[in-house]
Amino acid sequence: SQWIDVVEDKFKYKLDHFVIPGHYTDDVESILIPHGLIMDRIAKLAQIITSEYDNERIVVCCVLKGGHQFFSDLVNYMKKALNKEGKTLPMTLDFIRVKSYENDRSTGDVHVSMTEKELQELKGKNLLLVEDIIDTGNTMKKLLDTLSKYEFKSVKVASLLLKKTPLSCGYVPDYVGFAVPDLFVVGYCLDYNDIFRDLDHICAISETGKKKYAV
Ligand SMILES: Oc1ncnc2c1N=NC2
Repeated sequence: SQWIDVVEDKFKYKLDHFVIPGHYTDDVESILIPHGLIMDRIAKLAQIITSEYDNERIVVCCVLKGGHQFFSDLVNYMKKALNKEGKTLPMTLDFIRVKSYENDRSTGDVHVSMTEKELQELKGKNLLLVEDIIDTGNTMKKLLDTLSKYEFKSVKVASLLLKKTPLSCGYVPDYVGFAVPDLFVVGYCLDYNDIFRDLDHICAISETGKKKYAV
C-alpha cells in the first residue's frame, strides 16, 4: 500500500532503548515510530510528492500548530527533490492555523486563520496542505470545504499520519507517511493540550500522561 502500516504490538519499542526527555518518561507508554524512521520516510515522501508536479510553483501550506515539524522537515527534503521534468520545484511557504482538538476529542468546529485577502491571493495556485495527522478526517474535510470556494489550480494534502479509526469519515489524503493504530499518539510535534511537542519520537501516551495533562 502507499504507506507504512504501524501495527501496535510489532512497532512497540522500549523507552529505555532510545533517548526520551526525562520529564516524559512516566507519560508515554512506548515508542511507535522513532525519529530516525520518521525522517527516512519523509525523505521518500518528498521525492514522491515533488515528482508529481510539473514545472510550476507550488504553495506549501503548513497546518499549524501540529504540522510545523513535519512541514519544515518535508520542505527541506523537497528542496533537494526533482519534479517530473527532473527539475527542482519552486516553492512558497504559507501557514494556516486550524484549532479543533480539546483533550483527545475533536471539537468539530474549524477556525481558519488566513484572511480573506490572503486566501484570494492563492487563486490559481497549486496548494499543498501539510498536516500532522488525519484522525476522523472531519477537520481536514471541513478545511477543504472552506478552501474549495477559492479557485486553486490544485489542492493536495500530505499527512504524516493516518489513524486507523472506525470514526473515520473516509477521507484519505493524497500522501501519507504512516498509518497508526487507533490510540492517541504524541511527539514529533503531535500534542496533547500543547504538551509533548518537544518529544522527537512518535509515542503512545500513557494513562498517567493523559491524567497529568488533561485540561
Ligand atoms: O492521536 C492524536 N494525537 C495528537 N493529536 C491528534 C491525534 N488525533 N487527532 C489529533
